Formats: sequence, C-alpha cells, structure tokens
Amino acid sequence: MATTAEEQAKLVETSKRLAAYQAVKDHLLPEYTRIGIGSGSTVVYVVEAIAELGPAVTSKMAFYPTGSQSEELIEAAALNLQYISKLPAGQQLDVAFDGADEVDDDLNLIKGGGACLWQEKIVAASAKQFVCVADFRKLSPRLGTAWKKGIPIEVLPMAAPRVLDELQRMGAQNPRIRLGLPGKAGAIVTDNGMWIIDAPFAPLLLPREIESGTQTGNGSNGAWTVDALADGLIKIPGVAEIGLFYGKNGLEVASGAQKPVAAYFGMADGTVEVRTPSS
Ligand SMILES: O=C[C@H](O)[C@H](O)[C@H](O)COP(=O)(O)O
Repeated sequence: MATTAEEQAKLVETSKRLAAYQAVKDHLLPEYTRIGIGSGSTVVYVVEAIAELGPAVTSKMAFYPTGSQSEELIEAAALNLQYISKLPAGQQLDVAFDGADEVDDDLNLIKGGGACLWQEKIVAASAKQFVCVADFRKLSPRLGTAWKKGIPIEVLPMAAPRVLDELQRMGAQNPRIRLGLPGKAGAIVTDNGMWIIDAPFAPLLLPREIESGTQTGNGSNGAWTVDALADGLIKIPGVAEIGLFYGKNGLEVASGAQKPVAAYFGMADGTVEVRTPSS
C-alpha cells in the first residue's frame, strides 16, 4: 500500500507500464502493418513496449500518431512514422492503442485531458481494433465520477462564448475554456488550432440504467445518458469534436462508435485487469 505521494506516483507509473505491456503483447500481432498510437502518459509505455520488440518485428510496421506528442514518441523510438491523412480510402489500421481519463462500466470513455481528442477519435475510428490502456484510477462506474474536470470539448475559438452558453443551458456546471498557464498565457491551442472547453456534468447514466427506471436520461432533470449527451454536444454549432468515446464497440466505425474492444487497467496490486464490452 503506497503511503507517500511519491510512492503513489510510482505505483501509478508501474500500473500504466503493466497495462501497456500486456495490451501490446495481446493485440500487436507480428503480421500487422498499420498501428495507431494515441496520446498521453500511458501511451509512452505502449511505444516503449513496441520498440522493445526490435526492428525484426517493427520495421514492416507504420505508426500513425494522434498529435504532436505521439509523433515525437514514434520518431524518438525510431519507428516508422506515417499519417492518417495518407491512409488510402477503404483501408483501416490493424489496431490503435490509446489512454483514457475515465472509463465506465460499459467501456465508454472520457478522453482529451491532454487536448488531443479530435485526432485520437479519428485514429480510433480508423482502426479495426481500438485498445485502451490505463491505470486503476481511471475505472469508475459512471463517467464524471472520478474525472471532475469535465468533458473536454474541442471548439472553434470564435464560437467559444456561444458554446459555453449552450453548455450551461444543457446543465454543465461551470464550463470553462482551458487555459495554458503556466506554460502559455490565454487559452490552450490544440494541434488543430482549436480551443478546449472543459464541461463538468453530473455523472452520466448508462443507457441500460434508464430502461427499467424513472429517469429519462435526456437532461430534463439534469441527468444525461452518455449517448444522449454526446448526441447533443456534437450538434452545438462551433463544436469540432467531443471527448466522449462511446457506442457499442470499437468495430462499429460506420456508426461513429469509438469504444475499445478491450481496456487494460494496471491495478494497484500489480495485476492487469482486462475488460471487454461483454465482461
Ligand atoms: O488528450 C489526451 C488523451 O485523451 C489521453 O489519452 C488521456 O488524457 C489519458 O492520458 P494519460 O495516459 O496521461 O492519463
């Protein structure tokens, strides 16, 4: 049991590494040629695990980043960099690995804590399999339970005031433009030249929770289901993309679903818990 902040931080890093190595072992087959690499601190260990396989395995593979951070990770590991814009129409990545800020019981995700959500969603939705890697802190029954900063929403800067108004009308509690301080004065600017609004909502219901209950899940009493809120947010003029990754499973690209086929959690006891949509 970690007692000091330093020990806790070490435990979290160990957990991230465990999850990443197990996910790569289970989901990176030697015959794969196109691999998506997400963003954040957990994905660092995914790249580390892939690089350890050596050129005999990786030299035939191309790696597709989700932003400037993962682009640098791929290059620093001497892996072959390729861009999703160059993926031929009709083709898919074999697999994409990415982290998450929170994961609910149905494997819906909040992403975008590092402001990379738009490209992450494009890469995840371009993959035959999207695999999530995380540590034990990210597991929670409902999105918005542990991750209190809000749902990251990428917006066109000129639309930000109108989007904030609309978010408040939908029940967001103190939505705000993400600032770059101390590194940058003013708003954070994403890899796509956009801003991020963080919009906290009450913990999001799972669609199956409202089937037998009295809740509508449409926000009328402040309670939203993941999919109803996501459908509403993406329709706000000026919203480019939202940090809710949701749907039935990662294979339903045509319907815009971006849920992982498996989520790997490094646990505090040194084990790795693997969750799939059916588990
Ligand atoms: O924009 C950032 C991404 O969605 C990250 O994957 C997410 O924030 C998780 O990052 P980390 O692995 O550092 O917790």
